[in-house]
Amino acid sequence: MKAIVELRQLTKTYGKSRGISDVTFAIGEGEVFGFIGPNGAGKSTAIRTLLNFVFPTSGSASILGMDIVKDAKAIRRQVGYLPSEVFYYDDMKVIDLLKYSAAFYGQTESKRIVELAERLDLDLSRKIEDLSFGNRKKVGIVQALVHRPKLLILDEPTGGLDPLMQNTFFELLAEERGNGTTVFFSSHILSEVQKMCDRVAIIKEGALIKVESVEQLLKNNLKNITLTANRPEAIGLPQLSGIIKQETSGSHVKLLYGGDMKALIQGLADCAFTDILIEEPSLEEVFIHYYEKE
Ligand SMILES: Nc1ncnc2c1ncn2[C@@H]1O[C@H](COP(=O)(O)OP(=O)(O)OP(=O)(O)O)[C@@H](O)[C@H]1O
Repeated sequence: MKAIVELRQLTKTYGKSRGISDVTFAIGEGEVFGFIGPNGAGKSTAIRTLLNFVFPTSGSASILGMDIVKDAKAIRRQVGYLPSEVFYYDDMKVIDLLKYSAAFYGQTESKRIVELAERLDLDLSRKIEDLSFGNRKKVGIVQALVHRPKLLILDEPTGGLDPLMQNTFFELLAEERGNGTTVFFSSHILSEVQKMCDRVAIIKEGALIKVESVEQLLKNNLKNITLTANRPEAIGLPQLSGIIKQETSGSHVKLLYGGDMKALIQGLADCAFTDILIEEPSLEEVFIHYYEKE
């Protein structure tokens, strides 16, 4: 697998404050790769370091085979980047701003701008200062996609977009992926990561704790078990090491189980329940499990 993005022990500290520490992973060509972690975990720091907005403290990284520090200019011309917060010259019209940035990438015709703006329901004739946060985000999305980059780096891309627009945005991403574009996007919204990504990196307090395919993360043997009982307090659950979490609500006892299934079924045989439901946990539950464990 050809690596489009490669981080090697990448570290960035801000004085005494930690940003990211010793982060190593690679993203292959054509992958949609998610970067997940809660606020302050280090996602933006990693992205800003990769695009050379801040210098790495130690370690190195490359994008499209080029060094992120030495070749920063060339990299920026080939990458589509959507920052988590977009700032513009307020006085400009949307179309002028977009033409200006397309020209930076060597694009002189506005066909693609018009197409993308139509898809996103973005009024090109408005002034930037009159746009809502969500509409500014749309300007950022058009900017990131306008030159059909080989790599898209998106920092919390859906913030500010309403659910309909989020759908349109994900349709656009799927089309880009269909054209072979590699996508690296950070998010703390796990349902969108689950829907879009092939693999994810989970970051916690600046350090990488897991890089895994979404499929594998969901298959890691964790199950949600819901038992229905007339008297849940008297259900008589066995002591099993695989029971990670247990909570009772109404007539249900809910378990997060990560052990041998046969041991669970045997253990439950004598319990006083009337129904059982066994389900795959969501990525959110798997994620919380990792966060609590590591
Ligand atoms: N310019 C800066 N100066 C000092 N510390 C910073 C700076 N930028 C980020 N940090 C610190 O680095 C750590 C990682 O922050 P970062 O913004 O990268 O996290 P994040 O995962 O992107 O979070 P969010 O989802 O809130 O954007 C935090 O502890 C933050 O306080």
